[in-house]
Amino acid sequence: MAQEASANFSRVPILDWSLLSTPESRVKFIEQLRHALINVGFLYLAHPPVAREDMDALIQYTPRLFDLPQEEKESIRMANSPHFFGYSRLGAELTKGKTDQREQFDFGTPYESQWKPGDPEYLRLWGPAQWPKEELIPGFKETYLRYLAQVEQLSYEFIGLMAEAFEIPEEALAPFFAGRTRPKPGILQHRSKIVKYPARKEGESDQGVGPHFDGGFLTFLLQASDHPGLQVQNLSGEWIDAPPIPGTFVVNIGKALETVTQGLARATSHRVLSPPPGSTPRYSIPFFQNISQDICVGELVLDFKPEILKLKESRGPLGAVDSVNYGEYGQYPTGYVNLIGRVKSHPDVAQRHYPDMFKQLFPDGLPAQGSAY
Ligand SMILES: O=C(O)CCC(=O)C(=O)O
Ligand SMILES: [Fe+2]
Repeated sequence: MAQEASANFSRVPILDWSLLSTPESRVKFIEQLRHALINVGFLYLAHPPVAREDMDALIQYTPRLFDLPQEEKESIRMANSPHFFGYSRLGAELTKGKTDQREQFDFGTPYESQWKPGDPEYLRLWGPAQWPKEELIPGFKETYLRYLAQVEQLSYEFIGLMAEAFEIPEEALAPFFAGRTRPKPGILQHRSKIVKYPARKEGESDQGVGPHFDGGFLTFLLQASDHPGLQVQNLSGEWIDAPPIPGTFVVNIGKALETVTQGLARATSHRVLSPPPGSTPRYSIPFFQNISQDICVGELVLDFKPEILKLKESRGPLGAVDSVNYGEYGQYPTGYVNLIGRVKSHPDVAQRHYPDMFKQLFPDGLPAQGSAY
């Protein structure tokens, strides 16, 4: 049917935040948002409410971070951290059991750990990040934290706009954010990382990161170099390019948000292909919006008007998708689901800090590849 064909996509739509400045253009933004959330699960956000100078400064810092001396990078390696923050060398991470060709630093928004022995283990996932020494990369931490504070606020505003697009009150989302629609900084912890995808070597794997869904609610990705490589799987299962557009974020939906919206907001499978041989590296900086750790999203699924839910039908039959992760959101607290994701991606870190869970998920011990150290 014509309608089914038109819901599929061959490019990721671009939404302009400045449309929110007048009531008429706001209506247009909300309509475009509704379409993107339901049918695509990905969008570019142009003119976002984040200072362009902070975005650009962070992009400038990115290669310098990877050029730090190897001992400095290793001194903040992820294996030090029960919160899975810190440095992972190239080839340290697994997606769908296969090695990703990327080097990265995982950071988070500021958070003081509340965990004490006897509490559920997953509460230990949130805690302080590891930062490189200030004198080696002056101003980096301050710039990144200023950037993260703005993206965190944007992430809550964006959830408010989603509520508008789906015609539910924004307050319906408060239980996911510790009871507030716009929680204060420090109440929740969101993750962000800085990633380098080196050029593929002739004849080697081009898996920058394998096909996956993101967890949590929303991801805001800053593409920090001009390399293509990010691809998104459309409704019929084809891979569509999402190349960098300067000054924009790529926004996509995590599995937890898909679950609580009854699938109205789509979590879309995506991957990154490494740059071709001889190229300079690709860099990216994703921000992952989290929700309260003890929430079991399967018990808090939102209600929608039947005419809104019906909009899912415009997607038509869905093609096969290559991603399978984060299917556990319906059953367990989100913190536990996130811990499963971390353990599978970084088994060596898990072996050290979460030995019981490690044994459950890797009964035969550490896989040959894929150790952060
Ligand atoms: O680097 C990118 O462009 C995307 C990375 C990604 O999808 C992820 O880390 O979840
Ligand atoms: Fe992702």
